[in-house]
Amino acid sequence: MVGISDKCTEDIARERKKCSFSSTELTHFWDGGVELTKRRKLLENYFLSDPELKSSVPLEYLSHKEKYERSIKLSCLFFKKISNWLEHNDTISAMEVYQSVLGGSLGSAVLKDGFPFAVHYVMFIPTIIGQGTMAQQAHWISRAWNLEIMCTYAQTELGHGTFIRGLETTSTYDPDTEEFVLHSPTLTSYKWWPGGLGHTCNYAVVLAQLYTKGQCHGIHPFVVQLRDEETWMPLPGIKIGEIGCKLGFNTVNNGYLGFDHVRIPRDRLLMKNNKVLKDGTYVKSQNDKLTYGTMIFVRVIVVRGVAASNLAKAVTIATRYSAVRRQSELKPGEPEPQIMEFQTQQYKLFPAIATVFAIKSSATWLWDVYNSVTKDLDQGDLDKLPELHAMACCLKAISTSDANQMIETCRFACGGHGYMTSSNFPTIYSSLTAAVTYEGENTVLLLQTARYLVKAWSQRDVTSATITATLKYLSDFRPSDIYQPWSLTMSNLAEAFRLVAAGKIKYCSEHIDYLIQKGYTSEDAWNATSIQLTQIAEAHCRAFIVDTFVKETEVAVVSEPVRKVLVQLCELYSVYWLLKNVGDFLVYSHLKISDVDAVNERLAELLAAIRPNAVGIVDSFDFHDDILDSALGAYDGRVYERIFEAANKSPLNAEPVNESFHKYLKPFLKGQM
Ligand SMILES: CCCCCCCC/C=C\CCCCCCCC(=O)SCCNC(=O)CCNC(=O)[C@H](O)C(C)(C)COP(=O)(O)OP(=O)(O)OC[C@H]1O[C@@H](n2cnc3c(N)ncnc32)[C@H](O)[C@@H]1OP(=O)(O)O
Ligand SMILES: Cc1cc2nc3c(=O)[nH]c(=O)nc-3n(C[C@H](O)[C@H](O)[C@H](O)COP(=O)(O)OP(=O)(O)OC[C@H]3O[C@@H](n4cnc5c(N)ncnc54)[C@H](O)[C@@H]3O)c2cc1C
Repeated sequence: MVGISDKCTEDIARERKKCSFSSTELTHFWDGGVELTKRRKLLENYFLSDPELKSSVPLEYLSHKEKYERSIKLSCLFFKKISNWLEHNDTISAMEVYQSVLGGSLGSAVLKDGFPFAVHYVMFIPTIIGQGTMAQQAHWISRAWNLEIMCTYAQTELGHGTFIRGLETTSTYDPDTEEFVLHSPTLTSYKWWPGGLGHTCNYAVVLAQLYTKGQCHGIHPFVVQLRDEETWMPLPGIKIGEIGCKLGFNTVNNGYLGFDHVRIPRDRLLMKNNKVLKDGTYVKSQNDKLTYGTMIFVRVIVVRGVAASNLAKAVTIATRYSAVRRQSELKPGEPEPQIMEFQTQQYKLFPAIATVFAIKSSATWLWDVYNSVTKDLDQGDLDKLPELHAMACCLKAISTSDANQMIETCRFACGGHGYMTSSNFPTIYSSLTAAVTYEGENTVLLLQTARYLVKAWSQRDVTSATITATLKYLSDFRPSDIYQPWSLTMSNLAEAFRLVAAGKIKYCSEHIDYLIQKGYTSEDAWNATSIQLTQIAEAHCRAFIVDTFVKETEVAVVSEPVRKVLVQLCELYSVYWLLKNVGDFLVYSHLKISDVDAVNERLAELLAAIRPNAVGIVDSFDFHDDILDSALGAYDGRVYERIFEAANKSPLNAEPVNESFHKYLKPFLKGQM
């Protein structure tokens, strides 16, 4: 074994020397500025140096029950430490601290399979802010924020997750006692999935169909107590439990919940938007979709906090490993090359690096728009809500589905060792792949964006004067634009993405009209076009991502060497996705068959140009080794020693002969069984 480690560390050190730009400068860009990098590191040092937050036995060797018990112990220690930090430091806002620990992946170093407290912060508190009156906010936020109560968000049921108008839990107003009566009429009406619901939370926001004066007014949010605050016993009429093992998130304590005529006071209905008066009169808000506000918030934070962050981890591991792993021959008789020399390996890694930066730039846009629209909503201005909803839906869907596919590719790029739990790919993948489904299943979200696009297409001439920035290309669109000459410039590539989106939206809209003329109902015409409809949402989203990334590379305040790297990644992102959908570009944009060879050549040039900087670029994500938690991806490149050390943590290796030999194997082999 002597010498292996030196060779690997030399390989990775050589990569760092080759780098043509300052990794530290790119880290500052990634974090959003020097100051933010400093703050992130400060928090990392504070949490990751604490021995109480470290575990000696890897999580995967514990039983399901032990995992839960450990998760509660660590969550309590961790969140206590966060409170201590916030008490003694006012330089970093509470929001930034929570973003960093829950979304910025610092938390994964403490509890890699997820926190049972996450939904309390990510959904319960935001729902109270978005849906509660001032008095309700004052009461519930202070209780939740001070951790007097532990809460979750219970919307999904066994029978319905997507179609929330179809939820079955009822909440019927009784004016005699001024109470609501919550009830689960069927097995399929049981709440199913909420994080922390099983045994961790004693309160929840519950979404239920509101009935008053014999009329149903659709789903509304209610704050419901589930467990006694002292004994933690479920309250009368509450049936509660945990839903069992899952592909991942096995420390999150996802639960189920049913109600048997449970009474709650009238003021537990969150009444910022819709109200029920004492006598049972229902007062409706301006827009019934305001009840869906928390979902928009989570979709917005998932783009960067889950998709970009998990993909960045995966590609850091795979790129560093590809710099130290040597295999096969490039030329006969020559030493085995680093596997990153293979062009096919570069094709697995570098588009994923480019995608991380692309997602990040769109996530920043989305977060800013979310904040500005939220301010407008508070003033009663709902004009920009449809655009925010449409962009949050497609960006959540595309960022998580790209990350899902690319994390798997990164794992494949590590060969057999990528399959080891110690590579950390299983946890990264299982955390990310859940996001394809939760907070709106991706196909369903793409169809929401498509609905907005088809409507925008039909109104593009009428509204062209006031059309929003993300849709301007539709009113600018001229079908004859596909006869423009092709060139391999960034502005031309961005134009091609817009042409594809506009051309496909036009086609889909016309197809729906054609089917309706043929006698289809509009719903049937929609369903019969829905494969293409999901594709228009993707095309719109890609065009948006490319535009946003291009603009970011132009305005970023960075040195020329760093800008050059960003420009290469932006071009790689565009060329990669163009070639993946080359048929669409041939049909709907000005790309011609005779231009495709040049685009393929450009892809090869870009891969070669990025190759010397690859390790430097992933270093700029600046993941602490404890966060990456990977034998293959640690900073020093000591891959083989770490794989070996991790294998020796297996409890099976604690004894030379396992007792099952004496009990079963020996009698079996001796014919005595
Ligand atoms: C502070 C720290 C931060 C740290 C960062 C942390 C990082 C993260 C860490 C860890 C996260 C893990 C934690 C999360 C775990 C997961 C939680 C859950 O999963 S909770 C359940 C989610 N459930 C869904 O999302 C259901 C999906 N279904 C729906 O949303 C709806 O049912 C939908 C949209 C599919 C259909 O709803 P319809 O049937 O009522 O609506 P239609 O008829 O299609 O449309 C009516 C109109 O409403 C608009 N609309 C629909 N949704 C809207 C919305 N949300 N806002 C505004 N308008 C909307 C539409 O655009 C349409 O508009 P027109 O009529 O065309 O103008
Ligand atoms: C890890 C995890 C954590 C979660 N946490 C929470 C939580 O804290 N709180 C909570 O309330 N919920 C939570 N959920 C539930 C989650 O939000 C739902 O699972 C999700 O919204 C999808 O709904 P569903 O399971 O009913 O899928 P379904 O809607 O049944 O989807 C099944 C298939 O049907 C298709 N489909 C459904 N409707 C349509 C349509 N209209 N058009 C085309 N195709 C359609 C989908 O594309 C999919 O292929 C969580 C889920 C997971 C996996």
